Amino acid sequence: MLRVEALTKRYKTGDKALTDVSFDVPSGQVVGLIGPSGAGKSTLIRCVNRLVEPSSGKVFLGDREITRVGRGELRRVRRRIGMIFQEYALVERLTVMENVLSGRLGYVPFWRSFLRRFPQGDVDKAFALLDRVGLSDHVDKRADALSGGQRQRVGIARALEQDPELLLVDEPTASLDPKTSRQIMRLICEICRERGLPAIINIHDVLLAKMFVDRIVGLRAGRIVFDGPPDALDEEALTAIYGSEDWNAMRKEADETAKDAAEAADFEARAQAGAA
Ligand SMILES: Nc1ncnc2c1ncn2[C@@H]1O[C@H](COP(=O)(O)OP(=O)(O)OP(=O)(O)O)[C@@H](O)[C@H]1O
Repeated sequence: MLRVEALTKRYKTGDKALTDVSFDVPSGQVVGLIGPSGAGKSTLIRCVNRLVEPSSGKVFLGDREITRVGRGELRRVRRRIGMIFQEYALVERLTVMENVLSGRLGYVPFWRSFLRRFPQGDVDKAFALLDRVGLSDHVDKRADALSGGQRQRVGIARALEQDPELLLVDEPTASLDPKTSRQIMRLICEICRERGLPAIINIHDVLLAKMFVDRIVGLRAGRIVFDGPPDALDEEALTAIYGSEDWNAMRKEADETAKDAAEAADFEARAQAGAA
């Protein structure tokens, strides 16, 4: 369980990126973090793993206060926070298996990782995870031979290989096509529920978030202006988050995407009927 209490961040430039942000994420719950550009989403995620030092407030993972630990302990705490990135952050010339095993680097002694000798238990776990994310046939492939969706599956398996207590996910589908995006979101959310993992997903695509996450937190100008189930994210809530102009532009874009998808499906159906 993650607990964020009255988190405030003011950058040295004077920009106040977060103001008095508080929320809990219980085990197994996936929170979609939404909000316009500059709302503070990345700052919030970075304050949780302390890549950015909060100006005030507290973050707890279980009963450990992340915001209080010293350097050595911080390294240990970070091992238990799995990160999944927009651009996957894989080592391109290494195999799928090696990329997944790199999730153990914080745990194994340097010489073992240097010689690429991981304990059998770590290797067994990596095989099981690769099976879970649907990549058992690609274990020995190099990362640079994979599609975007497959790369993100490796990213998911690598984060899980760390035995995380929390997942922080930054725009996991921003580089993927709509169908693959849905598959990846479904996979992340299913795995979190299976393992009782709390997760925060920073996500631009509101419709995609609504489809899969358990709860939505909406930020605007560094403050939480919405916190509730996806069904409660109505027009009023979206206007509170994005302002009326922004939301109307987004809705127009979503309508056009839906129209494109319907036209493509129609075209495909007609092509198939013609071929039959
Ligand atoms: N390193 C920094 N130094 C100074 N100000 C910063 C820094 N990083 C972010 N900010 C400011 O903090 C505010 C929140 O930025 P943040 O990147 O957290 O927003 P965001 O919601 O993640 O935006 P986006 O969706 O565009 O990534 C913005 O006003 C931004 O200009």
